[in-house]
Amino acid sequence: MTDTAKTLILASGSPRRRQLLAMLGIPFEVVTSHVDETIVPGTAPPDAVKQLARRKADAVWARRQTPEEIIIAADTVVVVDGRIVGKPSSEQEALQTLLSLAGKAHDVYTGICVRSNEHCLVDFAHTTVTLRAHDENWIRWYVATGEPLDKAGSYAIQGYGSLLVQAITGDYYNVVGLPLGLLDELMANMGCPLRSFMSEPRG
Ligand SMILES: Cc1cn([C@H]2C[C@H](O)[C@@H](COP(=O)(O)OP(=O)(O)OP(=O)(O)O)O2)c(=O)[nH]c1=O
Repeated sequence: MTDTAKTLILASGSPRRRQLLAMLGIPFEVVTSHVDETIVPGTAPPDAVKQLARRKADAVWARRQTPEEIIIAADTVVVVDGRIVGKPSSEQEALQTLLSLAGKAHDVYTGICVRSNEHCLVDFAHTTVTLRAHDENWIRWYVATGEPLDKAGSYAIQGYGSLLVQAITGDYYNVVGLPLGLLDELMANMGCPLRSFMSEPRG
């Protein structure tokens, strides 16, 4: 039951978001936003991720080809000790971030914005992740794999970073960068749940 009238656009350069949406077998196009991800200091994390998701969606919406497009954008941050941590700018910063996360709980927030001609819905998901107390040698090895470098909080729960995880409360897909259940809820509120884009049920 494909909704042929609408085209889904994922406003993201993140390979993880692409993989998660592709996992559902939904047809979509990718248009990257390239927005400035600076946030006013002191912004609360839920507001920060919602603002950034909206900024990404707006940038791609401004370049839309037809009024039938639905734009999906997201932004993920890690919050530790009250500090918002995005993607590291260097191996040194990744090392420092991972040392600050080791052996304790932190919060992961993803904001989602869904825009169509008629609607603009924004919401966020929150997950708490507790990391194991790996020592500095392990963390240095992990940074040297290169995996942390384009990830918020300098780890990938879906990769080697899985070895860091002790506990998780909340949506796993939120940590990977796209909370699919929340996305479906927003799409349903717009009258086009994700299943309306699926061509046929899979076994
Ligand atoms: C915490 C965590 C983050 N991430 C990733 C998801 C996002 O790609 C990235 C957070 O950075 P974002 O700025 O949210 O996204 P992005 O710059 O990669 O892509 P775009 O702005 O074009 O949408 O961190 C993981 O892949 N695994 C994890 O465990």
